[in-house]
Amino acid sequence: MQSRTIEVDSLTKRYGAITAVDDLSFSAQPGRVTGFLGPNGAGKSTTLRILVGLVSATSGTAHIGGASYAKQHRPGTIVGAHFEGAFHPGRTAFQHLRAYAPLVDVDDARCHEALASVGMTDAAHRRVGGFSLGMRQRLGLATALLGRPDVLVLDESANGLDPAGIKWLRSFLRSFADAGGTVLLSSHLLSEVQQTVDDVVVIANGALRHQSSLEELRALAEPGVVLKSPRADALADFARTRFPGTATIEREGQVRILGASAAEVGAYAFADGLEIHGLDETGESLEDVFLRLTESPATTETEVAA
Ligand SMILES: Nc1ncnc2c1ncn2[C@@H]1O[C@H](COP(=O)(O)OP(=O)(O)OP(=O)(O)O)[C@@H](O)[C@H]1O
Repeated sequence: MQSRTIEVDSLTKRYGAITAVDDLSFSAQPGRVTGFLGPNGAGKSTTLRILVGLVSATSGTAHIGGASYAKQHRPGTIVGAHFEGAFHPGRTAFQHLRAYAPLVDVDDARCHEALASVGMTDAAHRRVGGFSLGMRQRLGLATALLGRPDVLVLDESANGLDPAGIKWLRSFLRSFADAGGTVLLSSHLLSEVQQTVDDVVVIANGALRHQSSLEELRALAEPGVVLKSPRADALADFARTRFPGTATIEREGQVRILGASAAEVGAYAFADGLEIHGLDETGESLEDVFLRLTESPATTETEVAA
């Protein structure tokens, strides 16, 4: 397998007045599974479509291994892609792959091999119309794998998978990346792919909000404490005076304080004579961080790790 990096540089795509992708730059490395994350309408599909030559960019570049899709020699053998809804319901899984086989110059045996690699040998001659979402996702992956590509570009391939399906996808993509492959997997839900990805690229409104390893993203989660007291008024006073701007009253007798440890909050409560019935360290979840990044109005230097 050849080592090929995905490099998107100052990419912009406009549809009339709509800017779907806005001066976007990021990269996805071989040997890594990169999650391409953002809310609905963020510009993920458009970017992936530009990468595989289905849509042309207004400006900027989207390269795989140093060249655009159009400039690749036998591109179907370099990059395999899967987008939602690309199936004819009347075709069997095997017929579906066979329809794609000439594009990547492979024979029937390779179609069966691709089905086997996603665990679909038994379903080879069943019609796609009767497939569950999980089976469609597997067939999509088999389609992407058909030409034995070095790079996988997958649009929402984890969407709707049950926990067993997610586990399977994770181990499948892990092996692909461990063999030197590059994987770019889009999702609008970090929780759906957080077990699967090594790196994250977060976009919103077509623009980059964050790029780092998943571990670095995790480190952005603010610590926090949930504090409960039977004396709601005293608790509210305590939160206001001791933690101005970082405490929120979640309900009567319960406040959440961000950026503080249980030891710190407990010590202040003890000093102030506040009766406490609960003190839990529950900071921001990874999903909270993701939401914060996608909701914030603009990218800051500190959020964009190299
Ligand atoms: N062919 C098109 N013509 C006009 N506008 C488009 C076209 N394709 C996408 N858009 C717009 O570009 C923006 C980005 O869409 P895109 O599908 O790339 O986002 P996305 O992040 O993939 O969202 P989703 O998760 O909902 O698929 C949206 O505002 C969308 O309506």
